[in-house]
Amino acid sequence: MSALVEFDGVSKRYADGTRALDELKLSMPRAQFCVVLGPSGAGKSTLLRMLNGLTRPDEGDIRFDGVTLTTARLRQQRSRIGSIHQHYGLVGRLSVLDNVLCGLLPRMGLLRSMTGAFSDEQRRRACRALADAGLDENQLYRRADELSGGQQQRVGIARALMCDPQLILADEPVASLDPRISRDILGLLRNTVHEQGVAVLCTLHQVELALEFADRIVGLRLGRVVFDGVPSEFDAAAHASLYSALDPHVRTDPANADARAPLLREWAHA
Ligand SMILES: Nc1ncnc2c1ncn2[C@@H]1O[C@H](COP(=O)(O)OP(=O)(O)OP(=O)(O)O)[C@@H](O)[C@H]1O
Repeated sequence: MSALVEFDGVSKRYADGTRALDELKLSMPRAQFCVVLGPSGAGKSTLLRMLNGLTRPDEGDIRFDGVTLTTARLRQQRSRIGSIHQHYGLVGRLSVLDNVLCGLLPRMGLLRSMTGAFSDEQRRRACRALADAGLDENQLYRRADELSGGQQQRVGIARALMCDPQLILADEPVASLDPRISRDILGLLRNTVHEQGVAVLCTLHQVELALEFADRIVGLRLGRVVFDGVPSEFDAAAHASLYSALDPHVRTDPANADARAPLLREWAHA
């Protein structure tokens, strides 16, 4: 079976000359929780933005499910690629249920999406997606902007799953959440990968969370892959290849009681 996502020699230079991706090669299978680490400016967001069409490559080929992504195809693929965001991206004045139903819009015709005519079955599905994301029915009709950050991210995940995506892009999904809620959200994403077979491509700044939750870590620096392996292979040398001349944005959690924490603390304070 072909890879789900392939970047083949992809480069991106922004108008001001910044080279964000440099002949990047990366292949991602189905049903994998892949975390992209790297210092600020490494190209992580640019990589994800290429897959939802917000940025186009200057050179190279991006294939999704074996087919090259062109601008025209991106529109067709949109319903197969869900996204969740650091600031959740919900419509604050809409109810939780309506926000989740919005996840169906890429698959609906323009007229139906404009009239907002959702069937009973679609509403039932949205309720199931919310329950799977850990929200109970008392939350259904609350305004989205009344929820806590962690609850809002659960709504974001339920919304992303409404189209049965093959891939979810998660750009710093826990950057606005405290460590305990971050772990809940990453655990939910990991279960989604392993129970529903959805691939998740996720950027993080917290190395310790990548080590705890990822199936695979891809390390980016200056738009190139400098590490690609399972968390147990992410050793001090791999860390240094990403973060030497330590970047102030690298965050580790000194409170983490994980066995790797002493080493991480050493790196963080080097
Ligand atoms: N629209 C843009 N115009 C010019 N340069 C840009 C633009 N977007 C990103 N860049 C630059 O491209 C490089 C990669 O940016 P990108 O946002 O992909 O990095 P990142 O790894 O996601 O960083 P961070 O962790 O800080 O979000 C950076 O040098 C950034 O300043």
